[in-house]
Amino acid sequence: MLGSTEGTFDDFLDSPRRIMEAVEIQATPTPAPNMKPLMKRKASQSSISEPVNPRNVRAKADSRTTTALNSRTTAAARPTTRATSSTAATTRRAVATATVKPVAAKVTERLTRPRATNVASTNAAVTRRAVPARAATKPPVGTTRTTRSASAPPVSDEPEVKKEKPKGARRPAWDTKGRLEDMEELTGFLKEQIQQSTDSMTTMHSKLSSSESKIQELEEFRRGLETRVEVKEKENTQINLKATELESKLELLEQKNQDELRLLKLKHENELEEVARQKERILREKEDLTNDLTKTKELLRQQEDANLQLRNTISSQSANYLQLESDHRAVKNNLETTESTLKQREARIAELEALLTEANQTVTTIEGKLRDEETQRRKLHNTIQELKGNIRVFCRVRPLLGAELSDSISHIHFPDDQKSIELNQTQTSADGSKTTSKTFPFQFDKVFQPTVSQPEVFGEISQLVQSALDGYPVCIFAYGQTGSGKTFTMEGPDHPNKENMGMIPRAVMQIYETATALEEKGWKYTMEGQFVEIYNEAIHDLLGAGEVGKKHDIRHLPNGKTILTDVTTLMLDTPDKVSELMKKAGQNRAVAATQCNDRSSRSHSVFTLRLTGNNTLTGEVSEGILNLIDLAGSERLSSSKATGDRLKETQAINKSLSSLGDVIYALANKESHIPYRNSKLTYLLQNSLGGNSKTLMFVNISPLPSNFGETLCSLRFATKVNNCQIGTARKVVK
Ligand SMILES: Nc1ncnc2c1ncn2[C@@H]1O[C@H](COP(=O)(O)OP(=O)(O)OP(=O)(O)O)[C@@H](O)[C@H]1O
Repeated sequence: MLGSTEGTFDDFLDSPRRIMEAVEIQATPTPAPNMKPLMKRKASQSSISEPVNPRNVRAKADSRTTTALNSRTTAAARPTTRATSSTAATTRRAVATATVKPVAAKVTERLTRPRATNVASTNAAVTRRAVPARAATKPPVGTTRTTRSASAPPVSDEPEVKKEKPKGARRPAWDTKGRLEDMEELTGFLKEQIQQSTDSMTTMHSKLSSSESKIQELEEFRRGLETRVEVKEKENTQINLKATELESKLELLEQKNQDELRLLKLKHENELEEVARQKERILREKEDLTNDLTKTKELLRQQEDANLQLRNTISSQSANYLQLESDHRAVKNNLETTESTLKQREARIAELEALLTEANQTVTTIEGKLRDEETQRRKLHNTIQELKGNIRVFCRVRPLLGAELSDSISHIHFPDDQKSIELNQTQTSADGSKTTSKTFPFQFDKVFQPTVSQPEVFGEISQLVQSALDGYPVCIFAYGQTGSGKTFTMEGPDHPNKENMGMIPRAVMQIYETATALEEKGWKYTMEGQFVEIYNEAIHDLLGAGEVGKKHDIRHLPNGKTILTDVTTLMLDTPDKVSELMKKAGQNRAVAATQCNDRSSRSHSVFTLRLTGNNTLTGEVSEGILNLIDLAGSERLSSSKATGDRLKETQAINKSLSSLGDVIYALANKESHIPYRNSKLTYLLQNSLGGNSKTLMFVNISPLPSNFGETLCSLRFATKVNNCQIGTARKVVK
């Protein structure tokens, strides 16, 4: 179908070419043979030869049509057909123009040219055309024409010979005949030309009408083609729709395929992984099996080695067996010998057992004796303490410290007996002429010089501590002015070490050690500690939670025990507890110190250690009590010059210290009334002072010459106490 269409179309394309060739031939005027060069020149100057070239038009139309057909699109096909029709129209116009214009132009040119020029050029043209014509009819043999001027009269005497007009020359005005001939020639030529043009026009008109009918045909053909193109377009649209449909189907299929492919891939990968896992498992199993095999081989080798050893052992055992048999015989002989020896030894053991029984009886007797001796020791110890005096006074002089080192302690003299101390006072008379020296001698149970260390001091009081463990009430006081070394003696410095720790920790340590040693003798001790402070006649718990204003009452029980209400009691079951206790007391004191400056100097601190011992062997029970008291500074009111709160404090201190002195004095004088209730301190210590107690007082002395007066007072107070003889201590044994 398409092939036949193309064939027809080629023919169609060819037909305008043939028409155009025909038109081109017609468009070219058929000039007379002598007019050809003129016509050619004119035609080359004419505009029709350049703008309309039917061949070019056809070529363009060919290429467009070919392109249109090749692309097979309707849009392209339409311009092609339009181009074809416009080409035909252009061709028609070109033919008409080409046919009429050259001839008309020539005629117009000849008619409108100025006369002279016209005549000249016409003459020239006629000459050009006439010469060959005449040459054909009348060849110019021997004819010449003399050129004369137009005004010159004709030469009448010469025969009238038709002279040839020279080329380019003008006929003179008088040559009317010649000029007429020229005109006639021109007229004839023009007529001929007109005839030819008319013929040509007629031919061209007929050609034109045939071309128009051809164009009509072509138009129809184009319309037919357009219809077919439309049909084809519709078909194309349907095909495109179908193609789109197919494409979407294809896409769906591709999508489906891809999904399936992905699934298959996934499945394949899973299978691959499974295979890899199986492979790995198999490899592991193989490895295990290889290991098992190696182990089995190793076991087999070991077994073989063991077998070999066994074989060797069996052979050596056989040899041994023989050896054993001979040994057995020898052992049998030995056994007989040993049996007889054993019998002898059994007899000896019986003897020894009798001796052991005897020895055990002796040990029991000795142990009994030991216990008796321990009891005896306690009694003797107590007797010694009693002989030493139930109230003793030790004097201790602290060393010069820091800035004080520039001072001298020449006013204090220490006799060699370690029991005496002398204060020397040098006085100059008012006029300065006389200097008197006065000595104040004092005697105490012991005098410690400034160089004496803490362990040495404790060595002197350890017997009293032992008495507390033995069941006696013991009180150890530190008395003296502020800064004389009372706290240092009783507790030690702020950060104590093993060398400089005070009497309280040392006493507790000794009690621990002795209690542990006494465990062998059946004694089991429990130790309870309390630490209180008496400030302005009020009792404060130094082991408590630091509650300010909490009231504590003193109660004396009928069994001779003294208790303090709501006061913290610590079980001192390990030595570490003592340092814990001292630390806690220090913290509570620091809190109190913020409320009252220099409070520690202005209060009495009382550490009480209650010792309860049980002897599981003898059934003895002992209850001892050790009070270690750091008394407040003993400055006299007159020297302290205190006022306000400080005056109140000093009065309270003085009252309690003088009450202590009064109590000791009353006890010494065996007065019927002992004024214990005069102060909180004496009331608290009621059961620790007096008949059944042992009391030790440290009188601490400052070495400074400036403290001479206070030192003298302290030593006088201590002497008063030292002179007291308080009853006989009674041991509390139940
Ligand atoms: N034997 C000593 N060896 C070394 N230093 C001592 C000795 N005695 C006391 N001191 C030091 O002297 C200073 C005063 O002593 P301490 O505080 O014990 O006096 P105090 O009488 O307790 O005073 P207060 O009444 O104010 O408490 C302290 O720095 C203390 O360490």
